[in-house]
Order: sequence, then structure tokens, then C-alpha cells
Amino acid sequence: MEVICSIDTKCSDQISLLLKPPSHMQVQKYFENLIAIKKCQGIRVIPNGDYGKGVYANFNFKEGDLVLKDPMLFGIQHSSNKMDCLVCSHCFRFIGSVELQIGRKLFLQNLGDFPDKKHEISNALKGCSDHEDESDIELDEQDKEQCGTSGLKDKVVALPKDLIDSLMNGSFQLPYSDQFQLPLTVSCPGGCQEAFYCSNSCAEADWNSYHSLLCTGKGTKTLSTDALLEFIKHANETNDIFLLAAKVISFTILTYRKLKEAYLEGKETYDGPNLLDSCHFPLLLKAWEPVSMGYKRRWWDCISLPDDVDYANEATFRLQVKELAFTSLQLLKAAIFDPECEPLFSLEVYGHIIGMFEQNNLDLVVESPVENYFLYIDDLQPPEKEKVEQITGPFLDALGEDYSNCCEGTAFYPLQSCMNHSCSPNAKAFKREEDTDGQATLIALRPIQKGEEITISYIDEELPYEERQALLADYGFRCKCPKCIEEEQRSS
Ligand SMILES: C[S@@+](CC[C@H](N)C(=O)[O-])C[C@H]1O[C@@H](n2cnc3c(N)ncnc32)[C@H](O)[C@@H]1O
Repeated sequence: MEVICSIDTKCSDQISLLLKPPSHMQVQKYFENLIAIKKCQGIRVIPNGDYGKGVYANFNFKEGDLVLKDPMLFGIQHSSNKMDCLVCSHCFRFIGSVELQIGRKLFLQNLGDFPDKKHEISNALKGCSDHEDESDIELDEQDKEQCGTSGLKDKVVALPKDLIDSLMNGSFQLPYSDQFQLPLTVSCPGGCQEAFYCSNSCAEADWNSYHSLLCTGKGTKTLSTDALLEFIKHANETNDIFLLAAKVISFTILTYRKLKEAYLEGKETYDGPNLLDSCHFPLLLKAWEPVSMGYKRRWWDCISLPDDVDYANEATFRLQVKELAFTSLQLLKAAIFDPECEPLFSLEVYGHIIGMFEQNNLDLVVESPVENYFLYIDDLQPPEKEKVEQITGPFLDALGEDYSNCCEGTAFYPLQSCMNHSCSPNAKAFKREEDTDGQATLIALRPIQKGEEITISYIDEELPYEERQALLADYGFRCKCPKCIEEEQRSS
């Protein structure tokens, strides 16, 4: 059965305007401004290259030079990764302390069902924060029994619960951990126990940009916390890309409200015809501008067919994806709907937002300081190394193989997402030692001359030709880079 979203019909004119690709002039102006603000003068975005817009060198770069640091516009840590790493919900830097990271992971891996344990987690964070946490919820008897003593996964070694607690509350310090200091945790200003930050400025920026509408705490600006919790639960159980789409919608609504306030105070003007006086639609278009620049296709049209779905069932699969998006959208609408921003709640817009992440496919990865900590201990000289390992060894054993998982998620980077693909790229995303947050860092793989296009590889470029082309088909193109042309000619 076809999915019908009434807003798609009701707001069709505004939706067309929101989804219309920006003109070359708009692209040029937007990126010139962004590059000036971000002070990344080494690049230019040119709107009308061979494959739409692309990024070009504005300087000569040597091999290994930093080409660009690109702060994300929207990002999420994967729900499944939240158990492994405690990171700032805004910049994705690791927070607390090495002890907290280790203790929290041991604590959570023994609790089992993570999403339902937020009170316990919050309680556990007491003493590792620069804020007094008001929550005084106690673990129930079953949890107390489980934690650190039973219910442990295979291969990992049990540690006493008191020891895990003392790691988390800061009363136990691991040797040499002062060499790996992390920012203290700052709680969410809305009082939820989901978001934590590395600084007040990150907490404030996140609140003002997205989180005030998506917070489940007492200070939230959401319409219904229950509806929001339902939306989050659905996303966690199906696809956490919906959480990222919710951030985009929340960002646009909050930006629209700020623009409207400034407009009503006479501080903001807008050009062009006033399409809908009551909702200041041109202001909504302006709030949407950063999103309008991202390359987009409808999610259910562009998502690749999973290996276990037969081509004969493709139409059914795409319809199921559309239905899933519709269910998610209805839950989000119940939580944060704003009638002045109604077109944002159309399935057409929601599908394109999610499709934007699908087409740009930019991984968010931040290395864990826990890995560096254990590497440092491993590099100590005897007899100090043996002495220290007597203390750290049991923790390493208890953590098991995944002792140093990175922070992993999905993000949208405004400049990196303008970079076209090459199977023989001249730049790549690469985190240096000093890159400890979620910004994208692009490094030159070989000398790049001023005026040359800067390309990255969207896939593993070492794969054989046919496999590369199959993976790139998900992005809607066959690669015609020199390496592909040469390999194609050789095989024919
Ligand atoms: C992340 S965007 C890159 C920016 C894009 N050119 C734009 O105009 O916004 C990815 C899309 O760019 C196009 N693209 C990127 N690299 C390409 C290539 N080597 N050949 C053909 N199209 C490419 C494809 O349409 C792809 O889905």
C-alpha cells in the first residue's frame, strides 16, 4: 500500500523550493562566506565542475600537508557505540578521565540493556563531573549483584564492583593516567541524562543549535517528552540515522525562530517575494540554507539493496524503507512539530534529509585515549613496566578485546561533503595525534597544485575495479578517474 503523507500535498510548493538545488551563484556565495568564517583559505568550492560542485586547491600543498579541518554541521555517535565511549555530545571529544572511560565501560558491559539504564549511568558519573548531579537513584539489588561480579561476557574477567565504582567516581587513579587528562564532564543544561559535554561552550552551542528541542530532561522545549522518548526508542531499534535527521530538523526550526525574532526586532531582513506572510517562509528557506547545499536524493530511492534482498523484491523493500521513515517522522512530529515550519515534517523532506547522509556517507571517528594509555604502559621500561602492569593488567583483561573502541558515528561535514571521488585520490581523511574531536581532517596524499581538484576516495580504492564500481553504484555513478580508465582499457 502506498504511504500517504498529507503535508506532502498541502505544502508541495514550499517543499519544491526547499528541495530545489541551489543556483551556482548561491553555492558560490554560501561557500565563499563559509570558507572566510572557518578560515580555510587553502580551498575553494567551485559549483560547476564535471560532477556538480567540487573542492579545488587555492594554494600549492605538499604531501602530508593539512588541506582542511572541517567542523561538522550535524553528527551523532552511533547508539551501539555509546556503551564503549563517553564523548562530548557536541564536539565528540572523549571526556571525564581514562579511569571513567574504563570504569563506565566495565560497568555498562555488565548491566546488559544499556538504553534502559540511564539513571544508573548518570549516578555512576557522579564525582567525575564538575557539576553536582541531583540524581540520587540507587541501583536495584539485581543490578548490584550483576555489576562487576556476575553476568559477565565470555572471555572477560570479573572485577569487584567497588573497584569499578572507584574508577568511575575518581577515588582510584591508574598509574600515569595524568599524562592522558581529559576535559571534565559538563551536564546537559536541560537536565537529561543522555547528553554530556566537554565544556560549557559546547553545552550551550548544542542546546541552542539542536538539543533544546531534542532533550528529554525537565528543561526541554519539546512538545512532549513521552513522544520524544518514543521517537528515540524507535530510532535506536531501527536506524539511528533518524536521530541525525531529527537534529537537522531541530537545527532548522531553532535557526528559523532566531531569524524570526531578529526580523521582528528589525535586525533581519529578507530579499525576494514574501510567499507566506504568516509563516515567514523566506526565513525558513534561509534557516535551511546549510542543508540545501548538501547533495541529496530520496532515501528509499537511493539506498542500496541489501545482499539478502532479491532484485525481484526490490519494490517491496523500497516501500518498506519508506514506511519506516514515515513511522519515524510521525513520532518526531508528535514530539517537536512547529506549524510555522510544517514543510520540514513532510515525508519528501524527511526522505531527502536521510538520503543526504546516505549519499555523503561520512564516518565520524575519534580515537580512544584508552588505547593510547595502554600503549604508553606497554612502552614503559622494566622493572617499572611489570610493576605498573600488575595494576593495569586486570583492567585490560576485564575490558577484553574491544578495550579501546573508537567513538564512531555519522556526520555531515559541509566542506568535505563537496569533495568528489577518485580511485586515485590526492587527499584523505586522516586523524593526527592532535585531532581529538569529531572534526574532519583532510591531508594531502601527494603534492596538489593550486587550481587542481581535491578528491577523496569514498570507498576502499585498493579493491579490484569491478568491486569499486559496484560500491560506487550506490552513489549513483561509474568512476571515470584515470586509474579506472586505465584498468578498464587493460581488461577489455
Ligand atoms: C558527496 S557528493 C560530492 C559533491 C557533489 N559533486 C555535489 O555537487 O554536491 C557525491 C556526489 O557527487 C557526484 N560525484 C562525486 N564523485 C564523482 C565521480 N568521480 N564521478 C561522477 N560523479 C561523482 C555523484 O553524484 C555523487 O553522488
